[in-house]
Amino acid sequence: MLSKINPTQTNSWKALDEHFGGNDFDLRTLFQYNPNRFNEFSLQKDNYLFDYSKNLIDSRTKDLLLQLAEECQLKDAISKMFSGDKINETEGRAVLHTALRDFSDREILVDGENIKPQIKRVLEHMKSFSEKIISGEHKGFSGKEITDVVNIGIGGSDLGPVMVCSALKHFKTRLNTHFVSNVDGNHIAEVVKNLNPETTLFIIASKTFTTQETMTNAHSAKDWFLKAGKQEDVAKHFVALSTNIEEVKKFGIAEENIFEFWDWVGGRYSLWSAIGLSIVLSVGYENFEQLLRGAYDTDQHFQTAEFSENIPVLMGLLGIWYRNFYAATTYAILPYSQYLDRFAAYFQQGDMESNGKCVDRNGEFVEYETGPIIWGEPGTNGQHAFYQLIHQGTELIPADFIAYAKSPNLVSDHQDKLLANFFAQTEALAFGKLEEEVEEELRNAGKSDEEIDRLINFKVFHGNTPTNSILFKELTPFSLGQLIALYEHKIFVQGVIWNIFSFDQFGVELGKVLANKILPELENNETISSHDSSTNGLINYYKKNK
Ligand SMILES: O=P(O)(O)OC[C@H]1O[C@H](O)[C@H](O)[C@@H](O)[C@@H]1O
Repeated sequence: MLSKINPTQTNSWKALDEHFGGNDFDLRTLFQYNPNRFNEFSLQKDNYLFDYSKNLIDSRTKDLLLQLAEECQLKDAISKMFSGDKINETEGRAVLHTALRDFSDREILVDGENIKPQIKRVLEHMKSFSEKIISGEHKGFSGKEITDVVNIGIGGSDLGPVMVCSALKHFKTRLNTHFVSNVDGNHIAEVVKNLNPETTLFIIASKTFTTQETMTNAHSAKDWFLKAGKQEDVAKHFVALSTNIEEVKKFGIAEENIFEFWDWVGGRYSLWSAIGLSIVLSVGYENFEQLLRGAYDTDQHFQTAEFSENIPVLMGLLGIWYRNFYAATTYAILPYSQYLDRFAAYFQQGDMESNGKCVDRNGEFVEYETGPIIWGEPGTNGQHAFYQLIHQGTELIPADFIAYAKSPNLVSDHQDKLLANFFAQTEALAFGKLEEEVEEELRNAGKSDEEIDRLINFKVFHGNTPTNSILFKELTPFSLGQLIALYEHKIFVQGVIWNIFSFDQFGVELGKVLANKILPELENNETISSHDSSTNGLINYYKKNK
């Protein structure tokens, strides 16, 4: 069991409160008076740099935040997660996505059983299966090689593979990978439009194998397939990734085509499990293993590094500083890499589904803020969309900037331009543009005193917007694994400190129930009056016009 400490009752929280009230953290001043600031607040690993010097902190802030981690017993929580304690208490489950990428010889026990052999067995199954598909040894029902793979899943059974397949496009095998998630029939219709059932493999990815969207899409995929193939051909074209073997069999998927995982893998942490099969097919097993090894590298760092040099711990603590002391409601993830185009969307689920909770581990409503809204888009596109508000709006929006020094595609001077934007933005966000700088600029542009007076306020940038910069040498499966695990553990750190349960998602489950209740009402011709007037009105309008 995890500790159940109210963070706001700790000494460090109270000290942080005072420290926050008694100081005016100004990045210009902080950099001016500490020429060593970058060295003091950055960490270099073998293949990446984590620079957190552009945060609204000084060394005392850092010390107090580290003390908060100690007081909330973060060390103990980390060791409990890695050793398989049932820290997902509301569901009575261990939280062991880290076991899926544990390359050590140690045993990991769940209910007294070592789970390492089953993990290895499934990985070997994924390896041999993917090799047969990629090499063309596995043939479809008409004797042709598989050319296209369609992953049908939603939430954690979709977002991780989507994100990784996009991020590792430059490692692609000959297979084309597609994803269908939305129950909107147009999604599957548009995906299968250009596919040939003879050469298409469907992966039905669902932890529970009961999710309405996925099951609906899976049945439609089967109907589409059966227009060309026969029932006995399904085995060559459909595989399932699930913890619910019984339901998979009922759907008609052969036992040898089931890739199993277990209830101790949370949906939003499942890309490392059988849910990663579409990744394996998309980039090959060796690259998938490198992804796992990268995550394992971060796992070791997270478990062994002193908190003062522990990157996910620092990321988590800085987030708490902004959320609870600065009252920042959102947090942006801004990758300066087109390959990471789905990275923010992925961690939108990872973070918001984990830490979007208002009840603490004692079952009481919290009286402090918990998880922020996570959002973002790749730079530089974001610069031309929403950065205006970050620079000059009324919200404080802390952000992570992520980039890679090397680019696999060297297209003239694009890479330098991309990175120039990254550096310029973090600099501008931190230091802004002061009144006197604007005035000088306007004067140099030949503006009169009157014009300067009129324009000056509009052109001032307040600055002091905090950012972390994560600069990797290169985007490889290994470094991507490292990066994903950094964020996973950041979320964990915050959940522990906020004294909430990060591994259940009852809020999402409610939606599943409600939609199923309304569905039968849409299928008849009666006027509906069982809801509030607005819901009745919407349903009846829909029924008249569908
Ligand atoms: O994998 P499934 O059982 O189909 O679940 C898919 C998704 O369903 C819900 O939205 C859960 O909140 C997610 O965590 C989960 O990833």
